[in-house]
Amino acid sequence: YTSSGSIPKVIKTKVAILGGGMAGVTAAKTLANDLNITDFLVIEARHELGGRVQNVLINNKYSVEIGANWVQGLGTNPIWALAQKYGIKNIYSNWTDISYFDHKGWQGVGGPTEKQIDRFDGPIFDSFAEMAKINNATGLADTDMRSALRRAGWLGESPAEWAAEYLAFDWEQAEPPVYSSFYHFVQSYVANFEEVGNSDNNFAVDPRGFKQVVWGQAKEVRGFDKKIMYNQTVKTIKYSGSGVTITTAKGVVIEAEYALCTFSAGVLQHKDVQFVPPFPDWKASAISQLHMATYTKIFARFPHIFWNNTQFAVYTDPRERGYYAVWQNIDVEGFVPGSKIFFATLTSDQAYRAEHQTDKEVQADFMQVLRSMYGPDIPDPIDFVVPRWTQNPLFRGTYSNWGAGVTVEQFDNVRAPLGSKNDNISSTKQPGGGDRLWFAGEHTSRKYFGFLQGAYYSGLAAAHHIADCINHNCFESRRTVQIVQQIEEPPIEYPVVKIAKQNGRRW
Ligand SMILES: Cc1cc2nc3c(=O)[nH]c(=O)nc-3n(C[C@H](O)[C@H](O)[C@H](O)COP(=O)(O)OP(=O)(O)OC[C@H]3O[C@@H](n4cnc5c(N)ncnc54)[C@H](O)[C@@H]3O)c2cc1C
Repeated sequence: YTSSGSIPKVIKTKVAILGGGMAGVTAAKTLANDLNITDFLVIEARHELGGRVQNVLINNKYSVEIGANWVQGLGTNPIWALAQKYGIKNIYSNWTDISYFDHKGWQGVGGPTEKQIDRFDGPIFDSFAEMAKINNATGLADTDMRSALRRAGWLGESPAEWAAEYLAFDWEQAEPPVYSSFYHFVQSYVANFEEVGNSDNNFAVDPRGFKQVVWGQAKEVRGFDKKIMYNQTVKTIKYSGSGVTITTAKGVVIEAEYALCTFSAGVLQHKDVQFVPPFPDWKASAISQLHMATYTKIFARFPHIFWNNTQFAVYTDPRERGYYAVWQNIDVEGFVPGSKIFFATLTSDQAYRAEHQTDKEVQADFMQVLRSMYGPDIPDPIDFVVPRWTQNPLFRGTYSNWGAGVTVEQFDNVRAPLGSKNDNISSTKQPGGGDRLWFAGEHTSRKYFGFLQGAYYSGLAAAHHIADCINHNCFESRRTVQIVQQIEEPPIEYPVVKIAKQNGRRW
């Protein structure tokens, strides 16, 4: 399917997997290698697999990851197993190896920002789990994270506090506390870092790219290169109780008995793809409640190193929260030594602003901050890379985050399948019974949203559900879901979100 001119106009397949990222490729591998379903086709808009696991070569030599970079939480994290299986070069990322700066330069050892970090990472963070348990036991509703911080005694009013909470919170969630759910943050933290048995974060520095976690899985499927269509952008997805018809921008029509849509929450929200019929209200409203956050890494390669030999630098801006606050040094032994690459991360509003500036304007801001940190004499960069994830119609942001008050039922509505005659009946429809269009992707994972493991587990589970339907067991899906959930998502112990149900359906 990769050579031009040889694609038939109408293609029939049993399962169309829409998207060749972690979720889509995991589903393909599970169907083929575990469930004996080999009649499927993966449809991908880009020229390669990986989706949001993407690298670029700087100076044709140094691979940097513009998308996912860390295996977050090692232990039982399936991504850690894949990274080891495919020999992905990675190294322990020491999140405490930091130099602190502000607009007057180095803050010295034990300066104001470092003191606030110690407070945030210590007593404040430690109080979250207990607070969540109290909320749960007393039936208190979810709040936003800003309220939770206040309750823990953190007011976040000084520049040093802004920098500390940005590093500890926004730099992971890609959104500020006020946008984020307290419950889902705690739940996600427990799931990703505590339950897996090892909370370390390892940083991928493989010259072949971290995308090998996706490519490696595809290579395990016999004949995968015959089951993938690259450079085909899906434009419409028409679904009913008897199948799904997909049309691409190049006019290729794929008639599938079942389809799995793995496009990001941002793609679904922007309506880049037309669904026919449009989503029922219970699903449209759940999708609109997702946040598609943005985490933008801006890379610069310099003629020589002028920064400290720590893995990280934190900059405290006196005026603006989150303004070029976190910097990373990859010219460190075990990372990419000799690269002379230093990079900054912007999130949320700061990232949106940079996306709308020209590269030259971004570079001017970037250098102005660096000069206040390291002095006026530092050189300009030789190479400069500014990814624009929010503007990219294949992603529309970087990963999902959940706002306060979203219920577990709404999570489930995001991933609930469509196609049966009961689609428009909220809260009463049983799963299965004709469902043809299924959903997967990091944003459909209740516990691991935002992470590669969320995409992985969602692909695994969707493959099992679709196989059940193919094997005429669709009505058994609820039972199967419980089984799959044991593979997919270990049960949530706390905190369970105790809020009135809204359009509760399924699972
Ligand atoms: C900057 C950044 C940093 C991150 N950091 C980490 C990290 O350190 N650790 C971690 O675990 N996770 C991280 N993540 C999250 C992780 O990358 C995602 O959770 C995961 O890759 C999502 O996989 P997916 O299969 O759900 O979606 P995607 O990877 O988005 O896959 C969907 C696929 O669909 C394709 N597509 C979209 N629209 C169309 C269309 N119309 N037609 C055809 N194809 C289409 C896309 O090209 C893509 O290949 C990061 C993400 C980003 C962007």
